[in-house]
Amino acid sequence: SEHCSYKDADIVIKEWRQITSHGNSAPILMRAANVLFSGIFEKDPAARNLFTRVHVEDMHSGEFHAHTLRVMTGLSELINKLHSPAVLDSMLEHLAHQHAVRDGVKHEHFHEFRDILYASLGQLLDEYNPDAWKNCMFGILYGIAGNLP
Ligand code: HEM
Repeated sequence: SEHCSYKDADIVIKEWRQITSHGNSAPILMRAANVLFSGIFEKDPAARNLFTRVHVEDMHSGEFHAHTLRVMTGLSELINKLHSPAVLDSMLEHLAHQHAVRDGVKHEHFHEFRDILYASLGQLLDEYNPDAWKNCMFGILYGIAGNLP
């Protein structure tokens, strides 16, 4: 994205690595994802219904954790490709399709996700440069959700 400069991308990749370079990052990512999804469900209770297949009724179940780990490792892979726009675009296209085929997933859900993510990153990361994250997450979120209803 033209918003996310090379320097912004460097900052985001480096700050995100504080979590993922941790030997045991999965529990941190799953806890962060539960905060994100709980926040969405609080704002928008009907959104819960999108996740019945992955056992949202027990957000500490193996099924729901497996789901949130797919989301967070997906996010992680995207962040790590911020320096490779062509690769990033093709990954985003694939994710956009995976979300478009799921009836009920709306553009607005990604605004909720974005707001809660920005509010959580300060606690999640040791160093957090909000401007760099905003510049780079715009392209990622828009790339997945830009064509959703
Ligand atoms: C940056 C943000 C997000 C990323 C990287 C992401 C990534 C993913 C990935 C990798 C999957 C698994 C795809 C598959 O195996 O078919 C998935 C599934 C899904 N995502 Fe997202 N997602 C994001 C945000 C959201 C948001 C905000 C919503 C709506 C509230 C959402 C709704 C869903 C649904 C309904 C599924 C299918 C669940 C199931 O397996 O039944 N995602 N997402």
